[in-house]
Amino acid sequence: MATASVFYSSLSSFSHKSKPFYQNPASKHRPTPTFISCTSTFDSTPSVLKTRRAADENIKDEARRQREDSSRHGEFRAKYVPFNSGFDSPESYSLDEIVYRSQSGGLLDVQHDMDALKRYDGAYWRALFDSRVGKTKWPYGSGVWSKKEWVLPEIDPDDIVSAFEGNSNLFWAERFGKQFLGMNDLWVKHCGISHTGSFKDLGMTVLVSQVNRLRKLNRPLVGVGCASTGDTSAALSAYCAAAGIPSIVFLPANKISIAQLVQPIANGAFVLSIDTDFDGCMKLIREVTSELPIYLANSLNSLRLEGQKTAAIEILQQFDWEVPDWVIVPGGNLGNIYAFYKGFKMCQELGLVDRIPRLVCAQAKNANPLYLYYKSGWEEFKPVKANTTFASAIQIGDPVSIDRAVYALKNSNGIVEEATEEELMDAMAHADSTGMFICPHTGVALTALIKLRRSGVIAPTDRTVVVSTAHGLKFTQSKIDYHTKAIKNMECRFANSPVQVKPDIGSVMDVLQKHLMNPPN
Ligand SMILES: Cc1ncc(COP(=O)(O)O)c(C=O)c1O
Ligand SMILES: N[C@@H](CCOP(=O)(O)O)C(=O)O
Repeated sequence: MATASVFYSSLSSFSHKSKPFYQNPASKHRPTPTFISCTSTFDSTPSVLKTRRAADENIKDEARRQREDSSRHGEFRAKYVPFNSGFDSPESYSLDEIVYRSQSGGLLDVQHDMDALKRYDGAYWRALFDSRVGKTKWPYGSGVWSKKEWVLPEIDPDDIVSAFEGNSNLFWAERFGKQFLGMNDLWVKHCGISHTGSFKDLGMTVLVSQVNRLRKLNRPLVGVGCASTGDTSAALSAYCAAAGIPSIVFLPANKISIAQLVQPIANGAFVLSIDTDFDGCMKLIREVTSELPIYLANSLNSLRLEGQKTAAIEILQQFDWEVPDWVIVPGGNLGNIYAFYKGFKMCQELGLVDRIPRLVCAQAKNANPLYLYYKSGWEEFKPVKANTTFASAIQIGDPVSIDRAVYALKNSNGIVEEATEEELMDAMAHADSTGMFICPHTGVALTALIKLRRSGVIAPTDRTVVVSTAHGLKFTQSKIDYHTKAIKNMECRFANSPVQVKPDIGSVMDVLQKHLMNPPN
């Protein structure tokens, strides 16, 4: 049975390179509330139950009362700097400023004071993060905020808007790996099994928390806005609704699934359905947010990526801090591939692991500007007009994070792959037939895996993680079309159409006998 003293003594044995706060002689408070809370979760003895919070106190009140827990992290800092600059960059901005671009018009990045973080060694960070998993302690019950010191170190836990997102399942794709790819160490990180059904929750909790803080600081923000292919708007509207902040979403008319469209509507967002594509909506929201006091929630805003990067840290954590060989991520606006790189890189720089995985970014052939750029030997980037794809959330021709993606791929010995409509739908159907229920974007990532396995780039024993970015239930129409063979010019080889049968036992028995004599593989 886990106890506070076990957690405490194991943590206190890790080395802090300076200013060890667990053994700080100035501190009157020894074991931190985090570990007291762990104990009450596992230990049912009456003496331990007494440490539970009072019945009239909620988890935010409790976190407030236990202030020493957060004040001990006062040494950590983060700020905006131009992308690919260090913490000491001459151009920098407080996270409390409303700024999305550098003076030169380039991207920004949230840069952490790595020297301060490095005062604690890798073993310390691993143990701290591990100690927070699966608890309800505010705000660490979230997979994002369990890494708060690396995300938004300075935000008051009181200002955080969280649905305890993250901590998503890492699914061992045993049958898919063995049967179709001869692999035994294939995993799917289900980032779409989440509050609003996509990985966007990871970034949105950070962005909306910061907006919540800015509003309390009386910054004149009337709302938060985004352009979206569906998932960003779903996450934005849900987190804003939870915090009572107005949200405004720009959607390309008739280009997103019904399940995605209904999410911002239900959550009370102001929804504009615009007769253009995502790139058109993105252009409009950028103009609007430069004119009106509406905060921009797309991943052009680097705050989002601070939350998204925690999925990479979680993967390492779920493998007990062993580094996988490959991580495959579907790419559209291209913030997420950089977020994964950043998460892995921070773990390496801070000594939690000794290397990073090779990254693969997978695009739909119908919306493949990164793939074309990669194939040109990174010669010249040309935006494309994105064509319709079943992977509708990545129907993006002019990705805002192109420079971030290229940086991530170059620094991880990365690869870019593409998937045709038939390939991605077949891969999705194949995966579903082994017990998954994935979205078409995950089908794009699986196609990349299939291609790289076939060409021998990925070996059968390589530990590989495919990132599943949205819940399959958001994309049921594409699955129905596939399984009813209703897609023009597509064979739908793995379709599993329902059989129409008369309501009498004879007909039912005939159909069953025929089926049982020719079972599917
Ligand atoms: C389901 C899904 N998968 C993948 C992506 C691609 O992520 P990114 O835009 O960060 O490349 C998106 C959004 O763009 C998405 O909604
Ligand atoms: N797929 C996205 C597109 C916008 O991406 P973002 O990460 O820049 O917000 C969506 O769901 O809208």
